[in-house]
Amino acid sequence: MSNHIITKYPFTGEVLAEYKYQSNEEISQCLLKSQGTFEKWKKGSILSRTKLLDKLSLILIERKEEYANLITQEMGKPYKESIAEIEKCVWLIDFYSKNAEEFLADELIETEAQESFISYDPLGCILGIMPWNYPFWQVFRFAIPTLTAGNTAILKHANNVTGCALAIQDLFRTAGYPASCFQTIIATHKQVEKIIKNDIVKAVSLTGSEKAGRTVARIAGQYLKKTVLELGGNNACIILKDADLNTHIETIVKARMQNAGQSCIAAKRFIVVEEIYEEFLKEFKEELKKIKFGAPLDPKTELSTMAREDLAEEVQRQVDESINQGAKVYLGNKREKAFYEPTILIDVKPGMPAFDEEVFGPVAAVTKAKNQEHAFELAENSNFGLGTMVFTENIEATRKQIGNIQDGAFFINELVKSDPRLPFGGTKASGYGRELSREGILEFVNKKTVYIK
Ligand SMILES: O=CCCC(=O)O
Repeated sequence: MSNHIITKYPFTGEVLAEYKYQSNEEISQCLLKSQGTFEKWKKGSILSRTKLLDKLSLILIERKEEYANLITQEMGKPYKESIAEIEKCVWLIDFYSKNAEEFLADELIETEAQESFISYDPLGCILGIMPWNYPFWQVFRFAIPTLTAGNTAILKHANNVTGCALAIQDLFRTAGYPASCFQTIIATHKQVEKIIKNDIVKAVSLTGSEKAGRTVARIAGQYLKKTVLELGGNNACIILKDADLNTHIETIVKARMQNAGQSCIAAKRFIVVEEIYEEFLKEFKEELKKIKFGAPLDPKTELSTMAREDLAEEVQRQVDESINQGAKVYLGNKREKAFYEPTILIDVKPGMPAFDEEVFGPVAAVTKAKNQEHAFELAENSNFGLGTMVFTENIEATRKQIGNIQDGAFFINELVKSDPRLPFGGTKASGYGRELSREGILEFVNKKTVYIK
């Protein structure tokens, strides 16, 4: 293995920077510093921590264009989407700034004791292992509640967004966080394994693949450390016969094509009941064709390259195998290096990769359902459990299906999306634990029972 990371602009292949992996000694020092800082940081008031959030928010707003540029250069997301990602981070920070004190306040519970309550104490140093697809957002979603609860954090980011990882570390320092409160490490898989085992690290939050989730959970489990896992998804988007396509088709397309389809919560399986099938395909195709394709740094671009060529190759494999098993191309399916044309595959059935696996690119897999009942059965036929979305005018009838779907989210007439105010996470192979909202900030705390007789 090379001892360097080389980052590249996916649109042109131009080399952006080279980074050296840190030595074991440097990483040990990071861990020791994290622990040292934790001892002081945990004693500060929540108010002192939310004041830092306000500074952080101001700096993010000030440097929005600079960070959006960096995101786009490192992983090829259209600039417009990178700007939206930074704005979402600001929303998250402001949300916890306003609510953290209330979320972390002692919770009185009446018993026969003179006083009994839950105290939410921080755990210590928490490791965050984060992916490249939302290089700022995923890190902030982990770090903001974690730090505000009084923990310290160490970030192991995806190699292709190392520049973002270092920029985020710098951002926390500029906002006035103690130097080792949030640290980025540049580490190999082997070093990460050692970090998880180290006593200083108390828990791990991972957003990434199912495979990475199983590995991290196994290692952390051996050492009895808590994990929060936000893994892949294969969200169904159910179109019922009474769906108002005129109103919702733009949202439905966005649900699949956002971030060039590289989103865990994107709609991946379109399950469409017979009566509306032809109309849906026609409208879906027309809407898809309106997407402005171009260079990622062009502010008008809506869809561009995928983040790496090997990722596009994997999508190609999934599509090719599905076609061999009977799926048909309704639109697109041209690939050149990391560029994958927006694609609609029809006649997709369970057993095909386009139905069973997470397709992490701009490919919509469409399956025809006989009726509403069949549509929900197909939706539930997945190893993953992040979220389901349903488009229908009959909300009352659809409510009855909420309990039949085991996913972490159920959205009606809206794409599945994360929101700082609402819990976010999955079931089954999509992982466990919740991020965001009050649930998220209470993942990495000791819920201590206090009883005073
Ligand atoms: O890849 C996952 C998307 C995460 C999000 O939108 O919060």
